[in-house]
Amino acid sequence: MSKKPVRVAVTGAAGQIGYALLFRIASGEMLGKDQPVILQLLEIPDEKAQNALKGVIMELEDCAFPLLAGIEAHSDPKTAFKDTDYALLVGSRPRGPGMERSELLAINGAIFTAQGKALNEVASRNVKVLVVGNPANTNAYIAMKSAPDLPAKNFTAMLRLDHNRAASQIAAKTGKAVAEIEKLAVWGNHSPTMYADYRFATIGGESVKAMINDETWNRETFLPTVGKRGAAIIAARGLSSAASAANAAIDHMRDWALGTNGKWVTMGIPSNGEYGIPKEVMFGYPVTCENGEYKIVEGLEIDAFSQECIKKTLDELLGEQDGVKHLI
Ligand SMILES: NC(=O)c1ccc[n+]([C@@H]2O[C@H](COP(=O)([O-])OP(=O)(O)OC[C@H]3O[C@@H](n4cnc5c(N)ncnc54)[C@H](O)[C@@H]3O)[C@@H](O)[C@H]2O)c1
Ligand SMILES: O=C(O)C[C@H](O)C(=O)O
Repeated sequence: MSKKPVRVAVTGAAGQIGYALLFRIASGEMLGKDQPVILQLLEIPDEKAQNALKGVIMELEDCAFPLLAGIEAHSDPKTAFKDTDYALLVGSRPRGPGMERSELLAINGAIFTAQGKALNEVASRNVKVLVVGNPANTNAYIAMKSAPDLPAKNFTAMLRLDHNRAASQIAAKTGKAVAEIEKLAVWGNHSPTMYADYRFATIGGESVKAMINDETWNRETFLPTVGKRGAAIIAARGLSSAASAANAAIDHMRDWALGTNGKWVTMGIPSNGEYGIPKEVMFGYPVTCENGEYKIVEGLEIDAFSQECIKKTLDELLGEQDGVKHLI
């Protein structure tokens, strides 16, 4: 018997990430090849954006995806999020060359107050929310704080792009396949302060740290390359990453919904005090997922260098949180 369709809301649906994301959701890459979906697409109430959204919808229709059970266009989050089971909050301004993601808070922060409130009012009580719009961690924090009737654990931020970037750099350095890498972690903020940590990582059961055996490469090449990859892409393309961001969003939601079979992935999630991070800070942690729930990998040893890196990214997040008090 075929499954009942689930509702997937996507904001910023006519933007560049939206264009790389929607067709993959509709084809079953996110929630499984047996899971029908209804897309509830939100764009700003602006003629140009709504027209662009109409064009995207025409293309979705023309794909004749067997799993696409319905498509809706919206200009109000209160209708777009009605009964939604999944919400991918992408819609917001991307940064341009020379900007830091945190500079977007003043421009984008308020979007997430309104959307958090709308989710609180009309979404499924089990909605799984992923914030992609930058600065993703603090926007997710704003949305979570604006939705007091929904469980805080339903709100997450996208660190998966950093995780995938780190895996790709390690694969290139070791000459091994990306699929063989296990137990990689990215701690903290989706910003250059994030701490990509391969101390526990293995390839074919062997330690990646021992395989690389080059602490200078870790500190002077690996960490800055992963941390500044978004800026490097903006410098090269003149636009921020889109296909890789959409891919990371698919990975994040798929793993959360369908499980990771014990494999570690990175998600930005509200802290419950794990690893000394204050409660509610939206922090990148290594997690495993099972039965639609994520679970932090606990008990990892944090050495002095890691502690220093975690403190730096935490301090940045606390500063961002402090700066958005007025939005909550
Ligand atoms: N977390 C990550 O890893 C990551 C990676 C890449 C990009 N991003 C961020 O994702 C966001 C979107 O990037 P993009 O390249 O798709 O941008 P884009 O400008 O191409 O598209 C954004 C779309 O969002 C729409 N929008 C703006 N405000 C909205 C609102 N309140 N409600 C609904 N829609 C709204 C715009 O009309 C536009 O169509 C940016 O903030 C970018 O920095 C995050
Ligand atoms: O860097 C950006 O501004 C876009 C995105 O967050 C990225 O990491 O590519």
